[in-house]
Amino acid sequence: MSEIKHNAHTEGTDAVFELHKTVVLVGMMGAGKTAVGRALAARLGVPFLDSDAEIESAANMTIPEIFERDGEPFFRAKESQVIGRLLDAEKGILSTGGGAFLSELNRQMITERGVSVWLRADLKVLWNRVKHKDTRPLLRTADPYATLRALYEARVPVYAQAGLTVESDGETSIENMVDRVVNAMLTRPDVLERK
Ligand SMILES: Nc1ncnc2c1ncn2[C@@H]1O[C@H](COP(=O)(O)OP(=O)(O)OP(=O)(O)O)[C@@H](O)[C@H]1O
Ligand SMILES: O=C(O)C1=C[C@@H](O)[C@@H](O)[C@H](O)C1
Ligand SMILES: [Mg+2]
Repeated sequence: MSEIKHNAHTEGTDAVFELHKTVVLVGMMGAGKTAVGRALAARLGVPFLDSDAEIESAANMTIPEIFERDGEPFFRAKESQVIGRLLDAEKGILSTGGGAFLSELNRQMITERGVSVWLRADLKVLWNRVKHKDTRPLLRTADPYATLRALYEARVPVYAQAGLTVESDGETSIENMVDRVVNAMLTRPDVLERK
């Protein structure tokens, strides 16, 4: 009987990939964790999970509503619970919220049970992607660009601790980002292998 592997066909090849651990996308708001994560999971034929979306559906509230009603510390506690639970689920792609990797507990869980991939983008690229949307409560300030810059400066050294880094510039499409992440994953046979 032939074994059915996760599909995972790349353009122009019949390559089939085998994912060995959950890949956890980390990085700033607007880095593309959700957009690239969803496309990456589709490419590899593995489950896609998004901690922000899980928190929203469990609470039946949006993230701005949770921040407003229960505060950021409550959100962060939920975020850690959800990340712990999703790391126990079937191997797949887990996109996190922009602040998730800042928690030492979360970093420890992610590093022990999966592999972190930082989607690194310049501040200007990030700003261009987030400035039109009002869905990020931390940016509801008098000067959202200055707030994003302050978060960026504080967070970059922490994201840099991720296991792998993939550059997300302003010119690269989501599908090309998926190519880059797959190539980065293939440098780690404990993460992804071509079969
Ligand atoms: N490489 C890319 N090319 C074009 N658009 C992109 C790219 N990456 C992200 N985007 C767009 O930028 C916006 C923000 O991306 P996304 O929501 O995936 O970011 P995120 O990292 O999940 O942010 P958050 O931490 O707030 O959840 C979306 O509209 C998305 O489609
Ligand atoms: O960067 C952050 O701290 C956040 C990013 C979003 O993904 C959400 O998790 C929330 O808006 C907080
Ligand atoms: Mg997201």
